[in-house]
Amino acid sequence: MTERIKMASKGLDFFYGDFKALKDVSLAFGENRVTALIGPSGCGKSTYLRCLNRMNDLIAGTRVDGLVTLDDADIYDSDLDVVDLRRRVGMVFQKPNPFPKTIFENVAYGLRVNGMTDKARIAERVEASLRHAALFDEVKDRLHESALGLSGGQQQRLCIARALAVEPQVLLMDEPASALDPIATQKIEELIHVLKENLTIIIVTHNMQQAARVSDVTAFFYMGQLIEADVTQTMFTRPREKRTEDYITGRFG
Ligand SMILES: Nc1ncnc2c1ncn2[C@@H]1O[C@H](COP(=O)(O)OP(=O)(O)OP(=O)(O)O)[C@@H](O)[C@H]1O
Repeated sequence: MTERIKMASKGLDFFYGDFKALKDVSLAFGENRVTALIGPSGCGKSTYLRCLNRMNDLIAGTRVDGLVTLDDADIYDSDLDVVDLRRRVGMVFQKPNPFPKTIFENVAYGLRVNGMTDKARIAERVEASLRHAALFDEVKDRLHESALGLSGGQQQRLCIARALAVEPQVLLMDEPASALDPIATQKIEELIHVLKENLTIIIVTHNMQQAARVSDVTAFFYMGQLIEADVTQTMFTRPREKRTEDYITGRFG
């Protein structure tokens, strides 16, 4: 059975000024798959992730060459609505970054930005998103209290709920559990398993066990290049490239 490709990059180069941070990266993401991006610090994982929803556009002096597609359409097309792209390709960052607003308003925010005004519909979507992010039961009695009063793990699940509220098709996660304790990390990993039923997920992680646990496919980056990508189990047992093997067995990184 051939799987459907949800997103892909072809020959992607990325520059910060004169510095070429990504070199000719071609990678495809199967729909409803979790892909882990791994590699040593500074190899370009976060830069690559940010190319997938044009977050790098916000950094002055940067340039992209090559192609990135979502459902076969070029996301760098000059006619493309970037706000709509970021609705379809959501993002969760390393450090939980809730807005200094109530729990409810954090999740409602994106809905309002996208033009939803009906109060009942907003409340319905907020609850559904919090449930989807496995947070609702913990916060249902304090929806109108500040999000900053939540634990780090709860804040991260709130950020996931905020991303889910606008019904993305792809979720980019940049080391979403690296600031969390083991129990909060486990909750995020369990959540990833559930979310992939409806989403295509691309996750940057430094944690090899986490990559092995959560992902279907793993891609290894080194100095701005994609060295190899394969089914996670194969990558962790029989990688083709020596550099991949050295990295996953902890010989460098
Ligand atoms: N805003 C920026 N301006 C200039 N260079 C940058 C910028 N952001 C990243 N870089 C450089 O681009 C390269 C790739 O960085 P990137 O953050 O994508 O790597 P990474 O693999 O995600 O690293 P880490 O695992 O440490 O987060 C590095 O050499 C980094 O110094």
